[in-house]
Amino acid sequence: MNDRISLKQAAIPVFGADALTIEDVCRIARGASARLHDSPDYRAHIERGAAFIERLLASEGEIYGVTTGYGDSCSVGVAQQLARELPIHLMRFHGCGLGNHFTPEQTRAVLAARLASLVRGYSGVRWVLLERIAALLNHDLPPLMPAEGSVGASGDLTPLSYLAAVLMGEREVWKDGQPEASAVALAAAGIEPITLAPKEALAIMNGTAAMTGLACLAFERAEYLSRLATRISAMTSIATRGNPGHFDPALFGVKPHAGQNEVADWIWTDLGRLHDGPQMRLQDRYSIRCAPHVIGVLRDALPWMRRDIENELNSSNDNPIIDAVGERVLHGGHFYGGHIAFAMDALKNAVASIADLLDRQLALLVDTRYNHGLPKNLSGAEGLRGAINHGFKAVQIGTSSWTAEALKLTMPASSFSRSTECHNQDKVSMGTIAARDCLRVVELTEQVTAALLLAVTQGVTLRSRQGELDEATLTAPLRGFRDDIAKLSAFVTEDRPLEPDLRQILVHIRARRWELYS
Ligand SMILES: N[C@@H](Cc1ccc(O)cc1)C(=O)O
Repeated sequence: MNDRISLKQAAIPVFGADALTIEDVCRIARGASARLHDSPDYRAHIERGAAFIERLLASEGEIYGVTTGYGDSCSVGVAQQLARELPIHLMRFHGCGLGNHFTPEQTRAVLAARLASLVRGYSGVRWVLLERIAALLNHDLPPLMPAEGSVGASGDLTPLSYLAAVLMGEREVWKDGQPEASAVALAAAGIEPITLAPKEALAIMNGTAAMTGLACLAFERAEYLSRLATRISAMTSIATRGNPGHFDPALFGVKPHAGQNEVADWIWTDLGRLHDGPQMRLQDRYSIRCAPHVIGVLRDALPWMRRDIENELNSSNDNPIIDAVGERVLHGGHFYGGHIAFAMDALKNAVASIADLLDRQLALLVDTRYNHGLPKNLSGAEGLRGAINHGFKAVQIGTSSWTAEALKLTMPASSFSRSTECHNQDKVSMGTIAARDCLRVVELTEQVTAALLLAVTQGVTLRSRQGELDEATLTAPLRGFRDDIAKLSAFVTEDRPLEPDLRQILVHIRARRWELYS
C-alpha cells in the first residue's frame, strides 16, 4: 500500500553493528525482531566490560553503585558480601511507578532504546543480559511499565526498574495484550530469569530509554501528520476556491526555509491546473495562505529533532560509564535527557499548531460567510430536508475540543525541573513527561486530521457537484486520495453518526495508508 514505508521495512537492524534509526525503533515497536551482532569479537568486547567490573570488585573493593549506595547515598559503603544483593534492592525500591501502563508497542520501543544503548559496551553488562532483553522483544513479552514516576534525569529509573524486575522473573509482562506474572510467562517461553550482576540493575535503569523510545514513536507520527496537513490544506484551498498564487514558487523563492518551501511546493503541485482558475479573494485567510509557514515550522524542525533523538538513541546514556579498554570508571551525568525533553516540548508545540491550523480551516469550510458558496455545515441535503440536516456541525465542535486539548498540553515539561532525591538530582529534564504529552498531542491532532479529511473531501465533492470544479483539473494523486477517502466514508447527505467513520480513518492515519509526496 505504501512503498515509502515498505521499502524501509526491508532492512532489519542489527544491535551492536548498526546505529539505530527512529524508523528501526518504530518497526521493532510494531513487532519486528531484534537481532544482536553475534561475532566472537563483539561478544568479547561486551564481556570485557563486565569482567573489568568483577576484577575491580575483587582488587579495589569500591565502585560507585556496586559497593556504594545510589545517588545521594554514594558515600554509604556496602560490604562486599552484600554487593550482589544491591541490584535487587535497586530494582525493588524503584517499583513504585503509577498511572497507566505504557502500551505493549510503546514498551517495545523503550526496550529497543535501552538495548541500543547497552550494546555499545560502556555499561559493564554481560552478553547474556543483552540476549535476555532481545528475547523479551522476540517472544513479545514486554514488561508492564507504569508511565508515571520518572524525572528523566537520573535516567528513567522507575519505569526501567520494571525491565530489570522482569529479567529477574518478578512483576508482570504483557502477553497477548493481557498482564501475566513474568515468572510464568518467561517459563512458558523458555527464558530463564537471571540474577543481575552487581552493576547490571543500574545499567538497565540509569538511562533515557523510556523518553527516547516514546520520542521515536511521536516523531514518526508527527512526520506523517505534516504530510496529511499539507494535502488537507491544498484541498481546503480547492474547496473554498482559494488563490493558488499563495503557493507560487516565485513567492517562496524569496524566503529560504527549506521545509516551508517543501510544503509550498507540495501544495502548488497538488493544485495542478487550478492555478489559472477563478478565485474568490485576492488574499485568503491565514489558515490557508500561511499553511506552508505553519506546517513548514514542523518540517524544518524535524531534521534537528531526528539528529538529537538518534544521537540519544545511539549513546551510552548511563552512569558510571565503564571504559574497559582504558580500564577506567567514568563518573558523569549521561542519564540526563535534556535533548529529548527539549525536542519533545518543541514537537508537541509544532504539532498542536497544526491541529489549530486545521481547526481554523474547518471553521472556514463549514461557515457560509467564509466558504464562498458551499452549503452550511457542508451538508449534502437539499430542499426541505436541508433544514433537518446538520452535516459537519458536531464534527466541528469535536474538532474544536480536540484542538483545545492539544493546545493546552503545549506547556513545556522541561521548564518544571524539581530538585529531588535529597538534592542530588537538583536539576532534571522531565523529558519523559514531555514525550508522553507529545504523544497525546499527536493523538489529538490525528483526531483533528481525521475530521478534516472527511470534511474537506465532502467540500471538494460538493464543489464539483455544484458544477464549480472540473474534476479533470484535479491532479491524479489528489483525485485518487479524495476518492479513497470517499470510499472509506460515504458522502454525508442525511445525518448519521460519524464516529465509526472517524475511527476507521484514524486507524488508516496510524497505519500511514496513503503515500504522500514521495
Ligand atoms: N542516577 C544516579 C543513580 C541513582 C540510582 C537510583 C536512585 O534512586 C538514585 C540515583 C547516578 O548515576 O548518579
